[in-house]
Amino acid sequence: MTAHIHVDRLTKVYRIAERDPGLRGALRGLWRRRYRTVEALAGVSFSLQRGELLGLIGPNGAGKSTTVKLLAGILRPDGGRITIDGRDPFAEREAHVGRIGVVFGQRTQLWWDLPVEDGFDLLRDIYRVDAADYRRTRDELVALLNLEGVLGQPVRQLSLGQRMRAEIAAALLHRPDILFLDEPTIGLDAPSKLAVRDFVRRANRERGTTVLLTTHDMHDIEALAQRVIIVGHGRVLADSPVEALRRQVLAERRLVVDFAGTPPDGTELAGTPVAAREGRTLVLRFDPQQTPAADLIARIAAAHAVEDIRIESPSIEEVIARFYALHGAAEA
Ligand SMILES: Nc1ncnc2c1ncn2[C@@H]1O[C@H](COP(=O)(O)OP(=O)(O)OP(=O)(O)O)[C@@H](O)[C@H]1O
Repeated sequence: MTAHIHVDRLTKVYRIAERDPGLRGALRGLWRRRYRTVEALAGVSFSLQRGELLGLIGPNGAGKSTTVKLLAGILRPDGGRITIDGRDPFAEREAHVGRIGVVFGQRTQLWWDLPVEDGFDLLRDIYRVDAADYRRTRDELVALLNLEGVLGQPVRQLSLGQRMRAEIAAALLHRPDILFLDEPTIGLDAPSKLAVRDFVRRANRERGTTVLLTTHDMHDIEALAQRVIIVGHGRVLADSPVEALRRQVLAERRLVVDFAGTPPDGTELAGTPVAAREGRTLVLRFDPQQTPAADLIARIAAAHAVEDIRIESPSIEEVIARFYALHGAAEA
């Protein structure tokens, strides 16, 4: 099967005009411009199959938004190639935008002063959606995203959570089968984040929408992504299922033991290092490949009076932070 989205050695360089400080610098800049270049993407390649949900993550400045803008046909690549359903997003922009929906968490695509419903109507005209189809899709999105109460309100009056739900609806009014979400949960409160995640999950599972999501919120990744691509300094550093990444980067598990009485002394217990101790609780760090958890638990329970015992995995945040540190991928 050929890939739905194919990105091959994509490069993008921004040119930034520079000037010396002060009035003198501004004047000098009028006739002699100096430029500095930033290599935002230095050869990014990946493919996506239809119906996949991919998380694109990486530190600030890694090149995530640039990738989304290139995929959406907003920017022209400097090198490499993007093919989405056989099309070049930039060269065939008009046909391309009819197939995709894009949400930028940091920016609105709706009209700031217009009521939400008028903005939706304008998008219907722009995308030339059939009137009956439009009504059906709009009503469905309004219900799913709980937008009834805000349809008559100008976008500028909406809370961030309301606006983000309206943005997602706006991006889907023309029923695209590909959705690009650039930080869709940024700044949202917990219930709004859950609502956005739930909606995205359903769009992907029930409608088969292909989703590419950038985020700094690892709970988004944990809740949604089957696969992650990690970018750093404009390059792909990893492309892997989330669980495989966890196993490769931070395979350890933690056994948290609450003792009935005073916990035993020492830096080890049952041959396993003690990572932390607090009150009657000890945390042991172990590699499940080498030490089966059941053995460890049995040995401790046989030798000590234990009140509770549980196994924890490192959080996805810890896994990703470790990955960035191992790859020197901190902020560009
Ligand atoms: N319009 C622009 N003009 C000049 N440089 C830019 C422009 N947009 C992005 N850059 C630079 O390109 C690099 C990649 O930026 P990009 O916004 O793609 O990163 P990101 O991974 O989305 O970051 P963040 O997580 O902070 O949103 C950065 O060094 C950034 O400063």
